[in-house]
Amino acid sequence: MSHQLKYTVNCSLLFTELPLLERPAAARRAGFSAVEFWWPFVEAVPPQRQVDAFVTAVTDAGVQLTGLNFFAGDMPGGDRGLVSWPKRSSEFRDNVDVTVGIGERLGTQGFNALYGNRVDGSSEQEQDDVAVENLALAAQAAARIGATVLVEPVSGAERYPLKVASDALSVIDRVQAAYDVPNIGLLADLYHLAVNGDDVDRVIAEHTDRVAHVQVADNPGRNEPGTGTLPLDHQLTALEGCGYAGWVGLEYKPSTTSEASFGWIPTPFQEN
Ligand SMILES: O=C(O)C(=O)CO
Repeated sequence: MSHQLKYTVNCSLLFTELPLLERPAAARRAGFSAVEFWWPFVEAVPPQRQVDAFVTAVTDAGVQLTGLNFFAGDMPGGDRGLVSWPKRSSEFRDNVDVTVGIGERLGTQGFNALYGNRVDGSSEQEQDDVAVENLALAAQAAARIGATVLVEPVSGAERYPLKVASDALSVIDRVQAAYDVPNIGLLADLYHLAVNGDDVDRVIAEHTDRVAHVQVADNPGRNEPGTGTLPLDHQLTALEGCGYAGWVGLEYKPSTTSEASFGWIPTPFQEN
């Protein structure tokens, strides 16, 4: 491995062998000091005791929560965010304060605002306008704790309109043209970008300054690096060379157990 970037374990895809609240400690035992999560609750505004239990699990594990996804709807059912969904906009807005509140307690710096699939019953223009407003609102809330809102192209969801980096960058441009929110950036998931046919080397060469977070998985399979054909080590090295110094989220589905899936990371990697 030829870069020094640090890894954070996505505990929504890794350590799923364990109950959610046990995953941060498992990541710590495996040698990591940081974790990230998709929205870890069923509801946009969960009961306070559930929030407290989550915060306690992360704190007691001795890991940092580097990233948290805003509530994104029914992800197993196919939803990919509420940001651009006019009828569910108020749910997203209610969720913003809860998410940023968790981030405030745990020192979280990145909040992923999944854009949402195209929905029937309102025009694309209306959906994009709602998204701009909601992203600005989320960024203003995140700014209160010095954090950044992330916009992510994803694969595997036909009706999700942000497929490649330039799609997300255009959205960010629109938000920043209308609102004074510097704290909004691209989440470059090297797996999703590659699957969607983006020119990842070019994205890195031209847009690393706008990358606020990076995630990795190999393709095909979305398993750990080394199981597929993506040049992830080369691309992470290039990102670092272009000035990226943030976390790299391990957001893959382990091909074996989670514990056994870290073999591709050179040892020692304690505190990575
Ligand atoms: O939906 C996905 O696949 C994601 O990566 C969400 O962050």
